Amino acid sequence: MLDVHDLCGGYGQAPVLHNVKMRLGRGETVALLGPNGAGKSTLLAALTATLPVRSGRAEMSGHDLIGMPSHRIVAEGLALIPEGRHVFAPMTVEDNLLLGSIRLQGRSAAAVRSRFEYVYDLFPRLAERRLQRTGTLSGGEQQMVAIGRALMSAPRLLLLDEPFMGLAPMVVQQILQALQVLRSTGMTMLLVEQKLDIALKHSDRAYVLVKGRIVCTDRSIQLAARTDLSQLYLGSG
Ligand SMILES: Nc1ncnc2c1ncn2[C@@H]1O[C@H](COP(=O)(O)OP(=O)(O)OP(=O)(O)O)[C@@H](O)[C@H]1O
Repeated sequence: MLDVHDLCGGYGQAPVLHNVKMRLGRGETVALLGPNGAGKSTLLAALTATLPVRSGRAEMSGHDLIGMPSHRIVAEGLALIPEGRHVFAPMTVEDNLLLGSIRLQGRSAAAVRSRFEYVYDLFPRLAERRLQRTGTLSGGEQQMVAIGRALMSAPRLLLLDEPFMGLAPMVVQQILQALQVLRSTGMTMLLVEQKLDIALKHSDRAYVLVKGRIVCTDRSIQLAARTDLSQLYLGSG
């Protein structure tokens, strides 16, 4: 589904990503782990046209995403759920979701309606609150809006940037259940996370990024059993 080759990029003169290589197979949930400042969000920015890439490629179903404008990246079937959610607080839940349906523009109203139904089935809480201003929702509900908005574009690949950040354990479980449903229906997901336990428990494979370099990759079950993982994670392995 996604094949990242030797990606290098950064901000101004400062390099952040160094020859990043990563593969996601269709239907896989892959975790991208790494400490604060490792470059995880920067990698997502490189894949979604918000960071100029110095070199390398990122092919999705054979098309290079690097250099593509963001609307074409969405049309390829990639959707980002950004860190911090970035929902539009004064707008209703329904209007926030509608913004995500841009890829469906030009299709029938029925196609958009069926996406709303899909999102509301996954998150019944959003259906109950569809006319509420998003800024008045709880943090967990806002995260549901952010995920729902991404799903409105009928993506094939979801990039989730720390979707559990700042959420209470019960809400984390609700979000995990929704991700489990997506996983069981064959969605491909890249789950960016700092917390090893949650990410390794809910992914098939994982990459560890430290100081902009992939230092380790394996099946999540194997990584979870490694005793040197924390050391690696801190960049001292
Ligand atoms: N807009 C920016 N301009 C300059 N440097 C930046 C910018 N955004 C991030 N950086 C730097 O790039 C490096 C990687 O940051 P990034 O946010 O990608 O890390 P991260 O792994 O996502 O961290 P976290 O888990 O804390 O979100 C850091 O050194 C950071 O200071």
